[in-house]
Amino acid sequence: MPTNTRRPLVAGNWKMNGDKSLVEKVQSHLAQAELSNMDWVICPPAPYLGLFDAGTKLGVQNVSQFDSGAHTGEVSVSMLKEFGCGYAIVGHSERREDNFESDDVVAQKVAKVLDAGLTPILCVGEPEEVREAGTLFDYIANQLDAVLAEVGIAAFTNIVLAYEPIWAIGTGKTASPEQAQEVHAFIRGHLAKQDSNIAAGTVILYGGSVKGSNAKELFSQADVDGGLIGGASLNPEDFLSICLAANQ
Ligand SMILES: O=C(CO)COP(=O)(O)O
Repeated sequence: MPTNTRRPLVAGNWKMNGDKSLVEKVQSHLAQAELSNMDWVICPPAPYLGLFDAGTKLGVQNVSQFDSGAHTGEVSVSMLKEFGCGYAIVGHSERREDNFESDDVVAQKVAKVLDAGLTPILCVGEPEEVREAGTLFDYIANQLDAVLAEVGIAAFTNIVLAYEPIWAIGTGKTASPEQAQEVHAFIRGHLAKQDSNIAAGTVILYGGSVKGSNAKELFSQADVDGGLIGGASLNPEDFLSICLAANQ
């Protein structure tokens, strides 16, 4: 783990997977482990939030940008708070794509989550063609700038970032540790242009085909502060070994 004050975090994004029995399995696995040097959080589908033991750190995979009202199918931050949710993933590429969430909507959601006192896990990341075209850094900067314009740099003391290259999500094609580090360093540098102290303290997770077998190498990079885990978070043994890699 990098030698800095950033506390490692591993977040499990179950996406639209899992069932009630997985809630039990994941909790019992993690309860056995000594994980005093890192935090972990589970982001299950919303209906399962109420099934976790009190004290389990929970997050949601999406939240409405509105407070309440005629928004069929949406869930508000205040509802999530009632279920003990401390984190909300915002701007995951699957929501940007499947639900046409623009950078502006993502920024509004970040603001709403912050206003309610929850921690947004703000996802950024490029499709493969952007990387191939050589415009990767502009693409990531634009995603960050939309949120910076909405909430300002000071809010980044309460935001967790996740770099998730779209070509690495669910594909088994993990970014190499060097590729991850290069983008994480860019993200930190981009924030540092506005406030170097805040940038130095911002937790930046890597997501995209992280497994127990590759977590240690990824997390050993200077600017990689943990992971946002999809498929492997559905396997309690694998998720635990990723948490152990972050705990070192
Ligand atoms: O999208 C992700 C987490 O949000 C990453 O998913 P995978 O770990 O399945 O590649």
